[in-house]
Amino acid sequence: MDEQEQEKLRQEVDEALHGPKQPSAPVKEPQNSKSNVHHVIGVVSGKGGVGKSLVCGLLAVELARRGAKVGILDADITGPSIPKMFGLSGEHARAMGELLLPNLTAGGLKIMSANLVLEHESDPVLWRGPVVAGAIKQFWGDCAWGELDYLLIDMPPGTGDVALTVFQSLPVEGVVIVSSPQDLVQMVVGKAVNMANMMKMPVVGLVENMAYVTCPDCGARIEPYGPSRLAQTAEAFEVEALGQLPIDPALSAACDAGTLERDLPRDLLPDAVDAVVRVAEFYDALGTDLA
Ligand SMILES: Nc1ncnc2c1ncn2[C@@H]1O[C@H](COP(=O)(O)OP(=O)(O)OP(=O)(O)O)[C@@H](O)[C@H]1O
Repeated sequence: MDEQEQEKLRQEVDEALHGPKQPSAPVKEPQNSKSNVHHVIGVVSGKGGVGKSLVCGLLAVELARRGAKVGILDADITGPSIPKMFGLSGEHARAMGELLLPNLTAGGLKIMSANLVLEHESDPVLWRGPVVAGAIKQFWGDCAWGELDYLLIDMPPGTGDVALTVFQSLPVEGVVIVSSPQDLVQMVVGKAVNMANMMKMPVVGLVENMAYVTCPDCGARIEPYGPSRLAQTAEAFEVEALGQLPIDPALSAACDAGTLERDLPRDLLPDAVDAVVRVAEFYDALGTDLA
């Protein structure tokens, strides 16, 4: 057992005996001389597969359509899906001196992801937690992001140690939580909200993905998972409801084809985009711009 594993075990035993501790004050990695990132927003989910990456991509595209300079740090190291969604499959990040350069999408979004630094994008990432966390820190600290209004972080799914490290080491200003309407998800939303609260991280709000299907013949709204739980869940956890996305085969087709940026219908999740902008304006007004 190495030192880190011993420390983790010690903490687990300590917590089992004395209850969970408030995490220590975050040690934020500073920006490098080639980065001028003004706002960092995380997109999280309590569990995998609810469409977190899609919502992250959607927010990035919509913010860019409003004229912002946007990047995505794909912190979902073991299941990175952002490069494919933006047509960057098979591309590799280049270096500028000691720094990595993010790849540019057709529309000018800046992307950094494990898939852009692996030799083959289908290579499995068999890294232990601390190595994954180290890679994410490097994507922040050792990447030349240039001037960005928003850097969105596609967080690792779940509420494990990697997610905690991201919160502790990156200057995340708020998180958008993505859920889907199944019963179990309400519980996992609770985990995500609690994690954010423990880290003293503002929750921008809650997005419900895959909430309904529109019948292609008659336009009827069908709710395959039952009635929406968005309002109820948002109220239960005292967070803002930021809207719903339907299950739309055109969205998954655009993700698979790498054409999300071009084919994303306009004005999806306008409340979520507004809320992200409001959070940024709030920090601007406080004069705590990260850059
Ligand atoms: N509203 C939707 N309509 C159609 N397809 C969707 C929708 N949301 C997500 N998908 C599809 O579901 C799959 C999983 O989505 P996504 O990768 O965004 O989930 P995730 O929560 O980020 O997953 P993971 O936690 O494994 O990274 C993708 O193929 C995506 O295109």
